[in-house]
Amino acid sequence: MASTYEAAVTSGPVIEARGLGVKFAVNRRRKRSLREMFIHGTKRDPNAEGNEFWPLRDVSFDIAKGDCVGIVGKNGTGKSTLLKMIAGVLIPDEGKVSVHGKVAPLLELRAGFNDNLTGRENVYLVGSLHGMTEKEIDERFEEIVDFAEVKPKFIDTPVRHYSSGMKVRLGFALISQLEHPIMLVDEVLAVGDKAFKRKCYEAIDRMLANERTMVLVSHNEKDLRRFCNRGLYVKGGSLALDTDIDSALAAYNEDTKAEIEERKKKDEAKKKRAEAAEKKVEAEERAADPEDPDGTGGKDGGQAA
Ligand SMILES: Nc1ncnc2c1ncn2[C@@H]1O[C@H](COP(=O)(O)OP(=O)(O)OP(=O)(O)O)[C@@H](O)[C@H]1O
Repeated sequence: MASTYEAAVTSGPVIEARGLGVKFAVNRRRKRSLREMFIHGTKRDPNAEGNEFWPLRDVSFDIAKGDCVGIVGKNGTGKSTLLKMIAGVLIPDEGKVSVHGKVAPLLELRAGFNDNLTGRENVYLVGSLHGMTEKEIDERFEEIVDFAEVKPKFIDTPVRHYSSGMKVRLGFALISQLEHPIMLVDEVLAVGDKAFKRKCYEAIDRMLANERTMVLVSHNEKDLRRFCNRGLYVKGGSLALDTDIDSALAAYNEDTKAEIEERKKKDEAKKKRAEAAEKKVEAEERAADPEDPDGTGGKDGGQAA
């Protein structure tokens, strides 16, 4: 297994995306991967109505071993969708993504946990889905629970009784035990208190020091600058920039500033139009008022007579 990975990275990038695109279809089920069905079940997508659209299209990039790549962009531009395609959770409708090496995905806050199973059962289930043997999980179980700071009395309670923070902590603790060479992390660092965040940072530092590759989706600039050497800026459904993290964030911030200015101008113009329309209506009402045809409110009527 390791040799396959080494062979792949010495001969090229760890992740290769070529002309990647995904569409969310109207009134028909999109092709779903097994993983996707596991996470979301077989129910129809509730959003699959209205027009078909491509949240992402024509996205190409290479990621080398040891890179830590931040994906930045506005809400809804397809960052998580891109990560899901790399993880194999979503099948692209166009193009291809090749991933050379095992992937440790931390994509959803609950890490694919089943609410009806206990914390312990979920650790074994999700751990084994990620390729850990029972023995490996046995050996690391205590460390996982310690890291997650889940009290012993809760570990045998169904996770539906856990707070969202507890679920995220347990999910992160489990995934950080995986020795997979590629880590995909989606906004997970946004959750958890300060002390837990510090532990996560240290865990990620350790993983990155080990020449592992990470792709991180985050709106937190500090996190992005701390870990990432590269940035992919996703804008309007395509890859606008593939550069160093500072330049990617600078471009994103510049666009955000311009957009805010544009919105302000539009709001001001709208306000002015509304005021002008209001004045016009008032003037028309006054003009139509037989008691006050000159619009003076009758103040100078007596003088004129
Ligand atoms: N399963 C789905 N069915 C239909 N539309 C979807 C589905 N998943 C995502 N979308 C839509 O695709 C677009 C991209 O979503 P995505 O979650 O990838 O954006 P994002 O950049 O990660 O957003 P955020 O920063 O808010 O997390 C959005 O318009 C979203 O509503």
